[in-house]
Amino acid sequence: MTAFRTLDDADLADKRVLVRVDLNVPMESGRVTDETRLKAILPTIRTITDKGGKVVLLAHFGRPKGRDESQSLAPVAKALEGQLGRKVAFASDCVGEEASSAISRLAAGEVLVLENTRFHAGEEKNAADFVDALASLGDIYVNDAFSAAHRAHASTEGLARKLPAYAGRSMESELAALTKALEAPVRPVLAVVGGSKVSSKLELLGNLVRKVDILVIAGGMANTFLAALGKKVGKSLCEHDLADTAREILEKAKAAGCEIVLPVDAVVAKEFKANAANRVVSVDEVGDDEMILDAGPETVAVVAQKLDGAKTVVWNGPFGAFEMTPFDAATVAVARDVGKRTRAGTLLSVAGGGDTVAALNHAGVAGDFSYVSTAGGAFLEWLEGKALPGVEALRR
Ligand SMILES: Nc1ncnc2c1ncn2[C@@H]1O[C@H](COP(=O)(O)OP(=O)(O)OP(=O)(O)O)[C@@H](O)[C@H]1O
Ligand SMILES: O=C(O)[C@H](O)COP(=O)(O)O
Repeated sequence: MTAFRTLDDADLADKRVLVRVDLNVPMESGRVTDETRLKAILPTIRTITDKGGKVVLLAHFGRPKGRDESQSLAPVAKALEGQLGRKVAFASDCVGEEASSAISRLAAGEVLVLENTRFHAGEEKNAADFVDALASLGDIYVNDAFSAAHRAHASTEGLARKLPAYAGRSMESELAALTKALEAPVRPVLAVVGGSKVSSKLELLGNLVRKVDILVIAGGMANTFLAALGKKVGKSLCEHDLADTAREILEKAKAAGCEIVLPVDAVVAKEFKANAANRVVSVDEVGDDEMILDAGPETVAVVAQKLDGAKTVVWNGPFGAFEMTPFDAATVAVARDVGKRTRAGTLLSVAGGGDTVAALNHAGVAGDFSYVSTAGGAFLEWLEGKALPGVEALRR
């Protein structure tokens, strides 16, 4: 018996099925730029529609503080329609009259996306009245968002305790694949943690250094460490108030025997835009009016040298602002290097995260990795050995 009830255990015919999915996809100018997370949820949607259920999708997008039309899920619902090859309805609220009347118009086998759950403060607070409002809209709850399962929010945790709850297909396969690949990883294990979600991922590095042998800190995350070590990072993305936490992590790494690798050089620019005038400098030479937008070639060479000694790689977060040329160079170079080593059979590689997967697709190597997860923060917390609230709430 599996640890979770799955769609195979559910009677779905004519039921209103509230499905928590992750529609937090990379977007540019109102257009979805990477559809991996949309593709991942198709098996769950199709299973429910094939069994005559009514699919009501719940998801967040970005980190809005209250209602904010620039973070609407409407364009994502349109992109999902393209992937699914059938009509996807949209309701401009996820609770109340707007949502319930849209659901009442659904026939068996139809699909509806409800507006961004984070437009309501009750979502992130996991507030009982908001959970009740969501629960009143459905008969059954399915969680197919492994990548949001580290959040104890109303739509990821509260609802699972209120309605009969099941794991979706993507949730099931993510847990099975990550367990298979990383339960007993071949050492040395090298982790790369980069990207921009510095405050929400920084603290978990303190635990991660006990699980891995080498930790490469990259992207915006690295700037906070460089600043904590007294380097000038100019206008770079950096959380200066987390300097003490960064220094504590370096101490924990030392105690655990985990080697920390930080950038030695950087590509800096004065403007945050594609093809902005830029220069490669040592991390000691960043100007006050400049920002670090990528790691430099020497850093890429250092990472390659560390990869020579690694048997397993886990990766979340790009080395730079890879959406803008030429600041994609380090991410693309390391991605191709890891892909090549994986193909050659010298490395097992697991990568995850909305933008990380987009970066691997951009580099043309996602298919070369041993496993690519939709999850970033959730993947790292799972790797730390933490119980994920959204997963725990689904246990039988
Ligand atoms: N030096 C930098 N300055 C500014 N932005 C950066 C820098 N390095 C990386 N980024 C940005 O980091 C973002 C990705 O970070 P993030 O932590 O969200 O990764 P992710 O793979 O999406 O993980 P998750 O799924 O947890 O969100 C990209 O949009 C990229 O442009
Ligand atoms: O992109 C992600 O990692 C998930 O959608 C979670 O988003 P969050 O970090 O804003 O909770």
